[in-house]
Amino acid sequence: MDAREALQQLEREHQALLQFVYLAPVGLVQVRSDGEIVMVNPTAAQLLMPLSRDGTLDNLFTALREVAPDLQDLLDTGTPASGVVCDGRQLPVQIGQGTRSEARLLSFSLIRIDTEHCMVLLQDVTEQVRREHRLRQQEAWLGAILSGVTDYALVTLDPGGGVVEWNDSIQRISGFSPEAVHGQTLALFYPPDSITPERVLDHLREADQSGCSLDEGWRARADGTRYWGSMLITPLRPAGGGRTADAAYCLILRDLSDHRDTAVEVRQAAVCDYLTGIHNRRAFFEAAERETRRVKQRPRPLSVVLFDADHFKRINDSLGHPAGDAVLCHIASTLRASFREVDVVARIGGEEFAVLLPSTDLQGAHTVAERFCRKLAASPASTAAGEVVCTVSAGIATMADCGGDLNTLMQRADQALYAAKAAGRNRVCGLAPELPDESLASP
Ligand SMILES: Nc1nc2c(ncn2[C@@H]2O[C@H](COP(=O)(O)OP(=O)(O)OP(=O)(O)O)[C@@H](O)[C@H]2O)c(=O)[nH]1
Repeated sequence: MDAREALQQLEREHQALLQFVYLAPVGLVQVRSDGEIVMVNPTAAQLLMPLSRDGTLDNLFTALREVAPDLQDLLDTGTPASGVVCDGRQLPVQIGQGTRSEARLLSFSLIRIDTEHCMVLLQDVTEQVRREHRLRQQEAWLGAILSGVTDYALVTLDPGGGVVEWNDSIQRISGFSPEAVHGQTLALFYPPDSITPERVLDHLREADQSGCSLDEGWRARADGTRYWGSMLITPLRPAGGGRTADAAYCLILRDLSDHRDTAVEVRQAAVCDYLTGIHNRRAFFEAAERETRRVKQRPRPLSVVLFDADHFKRINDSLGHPAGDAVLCHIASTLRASFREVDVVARIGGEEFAVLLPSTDLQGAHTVAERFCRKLAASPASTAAGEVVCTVSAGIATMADCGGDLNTLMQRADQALYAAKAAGRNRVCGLAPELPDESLASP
């Protein structure tokens, strides 16, 4: 490369450097040691101009006199011949006037290049400082909550509902040691059989879609005892959206046993059958509609069994209404004891019961319904009029045959129940969609 080419190369590099200085998103100012501004890029001009009293930007020390009166002294005394004079000093400035005046925070760095020249870096760090402040405040609040709350347990869940982190209250509320909780899913806090793996994911999806998922009901402690609790799940979204790799949800578990106030009791009364204490018709259909929606969102088996007491009128007529009531209570408690906790067991009419079986296909429903019929027939009800043997007929239907329609599901179960009665009672019937008559009947 000859001298001319070298010069051209140098010129190009100089132009590139100038271009960088002008386009840089930070304010850059070249000043002489007396503060005279030699060069100022657009970002710096934008930040400094509102500080200028007379609308000119000739001298940096004059422009910053009110917010940093010591700058000149700082440069004059005790600074090295070259190097950093001050780094990231925060200058509170007031931009604008009157009601439109706004407090901003500038970060100011001064670097001495040689005895004559200095470079200044300026940045508006108002938002960044506010964010850091908010973050510190949130950390302080969270710290206070985590160490202060006694009747809440806070748990962090991974995207699959697995427990990642927890606060100390977990042991106090659930009785589970941290070691026992680690690696488990939130199903650990429910009584056995009262939540399916699909339902765990439903809660997480609901939290994603609606911002939170709240589930109130019976929870289980490590020693098997139960407590009435609430579980609130909210997604943890890092600033800027997206998801963190491991911590995806925050779960707040609360023991409401001491708060079983009227509101809770009223809520429970609204969903319970007054005679038998199991779910009532309204609760059954609310749960069935909820489950139908879930099935539509994420296909999975769902079945229903309708039970109807056999020749119940005879019991009433021969032994009296109170004995009939006792038999209904016996059927209800036997139902409750025979099905999983996640199954919704309800009395939906006088002597008619329904059980909703999430994640259960027709064959599974048939097996459990039949088992129940046998169990009931073998366990007489104790009534004031003596022991009474009672049986039920059952009709089963599954959602896979009903195109996701709850009415169709209930109608098919009803038809199957009718078939079971017609076939002699004390039996289970299911109607396969392609067959007009009873198919899964069992004597
Ligand atoms: N004790 C009592 N009886 C009830 C209650 N609700 C409905 N019943 C009675 O249940 C009986 C139902 O009779 P039916 O519908 O004829 O049916 P069934 O005698 O069970 O005969 P099948 O269903 O054909 O086997 C009626 O006598 C109702 O009065 C209740 O809460 N308590």
